[in-house]
Amino acid sequence: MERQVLRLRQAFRSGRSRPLRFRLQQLEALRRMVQEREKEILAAIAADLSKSELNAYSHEVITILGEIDFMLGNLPELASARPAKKNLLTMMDEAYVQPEPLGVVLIIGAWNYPFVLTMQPLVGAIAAGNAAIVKPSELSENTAKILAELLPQYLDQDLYAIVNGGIPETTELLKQRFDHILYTGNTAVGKIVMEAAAKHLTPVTLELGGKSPCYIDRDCDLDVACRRIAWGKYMNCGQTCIAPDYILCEASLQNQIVQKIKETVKDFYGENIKASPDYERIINLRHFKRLQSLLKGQKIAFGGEMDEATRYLAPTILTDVDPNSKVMQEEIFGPILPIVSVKNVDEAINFINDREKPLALYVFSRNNKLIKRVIDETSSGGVTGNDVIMHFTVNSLPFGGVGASGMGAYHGKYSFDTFSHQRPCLLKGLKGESVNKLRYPPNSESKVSWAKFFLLKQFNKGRLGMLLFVCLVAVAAVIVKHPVRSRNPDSVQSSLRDADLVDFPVSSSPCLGDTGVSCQLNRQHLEVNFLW
Ligand SMILES: NC(=O)C1=CN([C@@H]2O[C@H](COP(=O)(O)OP(=O)(O)OC[C@H]3O[C@@H](n4cnc5c(N)ncnc54)[C@H](O)[C@@H]3O)[C@@H](O)[C@H]2O)C=CC1
Ligand SMILES: CCCCCCCCCCCCCCCCCC(=O)O
Repeated sequence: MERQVLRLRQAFRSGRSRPLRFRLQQLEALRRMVQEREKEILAAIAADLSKSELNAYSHEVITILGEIDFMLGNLPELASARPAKKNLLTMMDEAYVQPEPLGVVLIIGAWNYPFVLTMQPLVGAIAAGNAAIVKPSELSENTAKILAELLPQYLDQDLYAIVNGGIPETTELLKQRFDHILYTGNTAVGKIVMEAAAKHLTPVTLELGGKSPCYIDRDCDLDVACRRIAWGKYMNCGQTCIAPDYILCEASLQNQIVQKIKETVKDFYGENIKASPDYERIINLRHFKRLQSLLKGQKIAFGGEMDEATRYLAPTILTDVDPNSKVMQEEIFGPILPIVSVKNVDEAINFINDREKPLALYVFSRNNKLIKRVIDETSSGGVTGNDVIMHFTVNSLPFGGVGASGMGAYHGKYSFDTFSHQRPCLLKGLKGESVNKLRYPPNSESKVSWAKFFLLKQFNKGRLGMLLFVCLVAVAAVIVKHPVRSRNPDSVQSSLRDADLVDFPVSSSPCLGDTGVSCQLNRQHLEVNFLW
């Protein structure tokens, strides 16, 4: 493991991953991989999650192709230096923010969307110019295997590597020094990852889980709300980190909601849900048994059928759920939808705020003010109003958790930023020592007053007025002596020659005291620059 990380670090230090052209080539290669090997990728995802290939394509492949396209289209702009605002003391200098790659990053994925949760961060890592190790989940073994086979065929092998394995391998990996770790998975392991990262002071992005609430207001189109909720809850058999975990609503809505979700489930999956190609299975027996145990003692209003041999668990709704019951204590991560009654929106807000900050929050209402109020008075990783899941698909929105649901974010520009260091650069000339005297010891009242002028913009009106007056006189003098000629704008840059600059020493002016300020005029542009 150590040697593998070292190999990547050496490749990174060669500088090969940095040029924009190289990053674009690698992203194009990744896109070629997805397109040329689509069948194998879909078959692997389908096998891991008992999913149809159509669903594998729309749940996972589409997201990655969209992310790659976004990066290819936006990378030149994202990777370029951004000019920064300057203060009076640095107005003659060059100030900019230059994104730079972090180095060798580690991406640890979860099993529930095994392709998206490894490849989407990888797109960001490549785009930002890093080397990367990807560690897919051992629970989605087919996807892990196909990634290990395909990635080396398409990407630079010294810069991007796949490490497969379970806890021992991940534990070994986490002993190595990385420059960033993006981990997706449960909160308990998130803490292990963060602890390991702390040993090397490695920054982390933690994409964790939690119980994402879904509040349904009385003033709502229940048909639409229930259809959208059923889609987001039962997609991937409820094994979606941003699936609505439970419903909060007034008691009077409960039966209607059950009825409407029931009808929707029939529309979606037919009478025989087991036979539907659109309904997945629970990933393994451990999770199946965990979900089974959550149903104990609950009032099952719909569903509840199970088949251990195939790990089938029907779309299920629980009613009159006690907030203290087990199903309300842990993230469900399965097709079980509890309904908890609240008196009104105030109680719903308190309910949400009494618990850990969720990864997603959903509010359904015709009343936009109510939706905004719930957003304003709660906190969550992300929010979708009048729908579920969909904020995940908008790559101009940062995707991530807050509090117990995670830290940091990715997708689109946010992926690029996550895997970059925003390096502030200030380039100064070697002139201007006279004004620099203001910051060199010994300090004095007058220097502090000048520091306030330059840095806090606390202008002494008299001083500023006099300064402006001197400049205006200087400008007028130049105009009289050298009328401005119209020029071809293309040649403006090249016209900035010393001969075009006229110096007006104003250091002896009473307003500027002993600062040594002079005023420099560019005859071509009528620009006034202060030289310190
Ligand atoms: N915020 C997000 O974007 C997402 C969050 N999740 C959350 O992930 C959870 C489900 O995933 P898991 O069952 O955790 O997936 P998992 O069992 O696949 O574990 C995730 C990764 O952690 C590694 N891992 C497991 N135990 C470890 C240990 N003791 N030490 C070091 N590494 C270890 C695994 O090898 C795997 O690569 C849910 O809570 C879900 O909400 C899932 C998908 C997306
Ligand atoms: C007009 C056609 C529209 C087709 C729309 C398809 C929309 C598919 C949405 C897919 C969402 C995938 C969610 C993946 C979430 C992964 C992380 C997680 O929450 O566990």
